[in-house]
Amino acid sequence: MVGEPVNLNEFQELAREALPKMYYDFYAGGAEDQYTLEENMEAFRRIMIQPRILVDVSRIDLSTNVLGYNISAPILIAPTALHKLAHPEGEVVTARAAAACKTIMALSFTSSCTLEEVASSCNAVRFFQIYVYKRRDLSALLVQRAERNGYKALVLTADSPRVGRKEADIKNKMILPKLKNTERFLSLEASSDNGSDLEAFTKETKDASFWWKDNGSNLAAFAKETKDASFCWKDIEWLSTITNMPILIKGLLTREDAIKAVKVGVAGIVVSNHGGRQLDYAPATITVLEEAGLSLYCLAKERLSLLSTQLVCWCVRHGYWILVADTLHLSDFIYIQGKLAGGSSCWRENSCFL
Ligand SMILES: Cc1cc2nc3c(=O)[nH]c(=O)nc-3n(C[C@H](O)[C@H](O)[C@H](O)COP(=O)(O)O)c2cc1C
Repeated sequence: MVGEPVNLNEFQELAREALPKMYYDFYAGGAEDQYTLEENMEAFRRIMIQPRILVDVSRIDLSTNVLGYNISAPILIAPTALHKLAHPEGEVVTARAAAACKTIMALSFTSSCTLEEVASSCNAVRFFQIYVYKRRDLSALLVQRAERNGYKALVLTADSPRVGRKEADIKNKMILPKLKNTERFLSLEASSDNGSDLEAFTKETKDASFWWKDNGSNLAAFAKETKDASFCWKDIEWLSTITNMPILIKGLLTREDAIKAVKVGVAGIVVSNHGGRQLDYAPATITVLEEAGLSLYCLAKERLSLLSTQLVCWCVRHGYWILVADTLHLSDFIYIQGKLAGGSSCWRENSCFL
């Protein structure tokens, strides 16, 4: 490539040239046929921008607020595993970048650096992402460490009871490097009273690592050995008893799950298909964002039984804000649809009243 990269595609090309194939494939690959991975990108390509002209853009402010933290734009750093496969300093430099851009970094459970190293590297606002171990006590220790080290929210990734079948990782016999957070965790634990349990856990993990090597990617095997695949909605209550951090649920894709998330009282949701790395043939995240997000809006207004999500999505797609009035009947919908189709002076700019 000639000159400095100027867009993400060029960065990706550089990464392909610079990284060992096993690591490049780990970062870039999706699950199974990679249909969802491709669809994630295609769906964005299908979204066209309808520009409005002669608007004063001499001062543009994209800043927003997430869970009370002001950030420069509605762009956060998602939790992504193993940054040291690509950079010797790993997540520590990612966190510095987050601080420089005035945004929030969600540190992956599967980070190359410990959560303490990242915490002490800069003053970025940090969230901590977790998967829950079969050994709940170990998960609780991790959560407490995150809280002690100033992480501001807990992101529970809920779409990965099993790791997606990433065929490139299997072919490459991708070996999971030692997880620093767990390593430290184990040694901390070892100094406490129930050391024997820990020895057993460490042995379990070591035994597992022995057969991983003969069975392709060790990532899936590690996850199968350690993660609690039985973790479900009722367990959110347990999670909220072990932390004061707000909890976000990451990895939901449907209106139904968004509503459940509100009902169990979490502080937020992250609509996500895990970058196509988990369940292949799940829909592109951007295509379900409206459905999942708006159902929350409707729920907040206690109008779920009456509001048609599709209609609401339609309104939003066409630039209308929705205000929910006290009464609503089917005839109102028909009326509203007619108005939306024909345009009418009864609409205030960008508003429709249901
Ligand atoms: C290399 C890589 C590693 C990732 N590791 C994690 C992880 O450890 N934990 C997690 O919750 N998500 C992980 N993700 C998923 C991202 O957080 C994010 O969901 C995804 O890149 C974007 O897809 P979405 O828009 O559907 O969320 C990873 C993604 C990539 C590309």
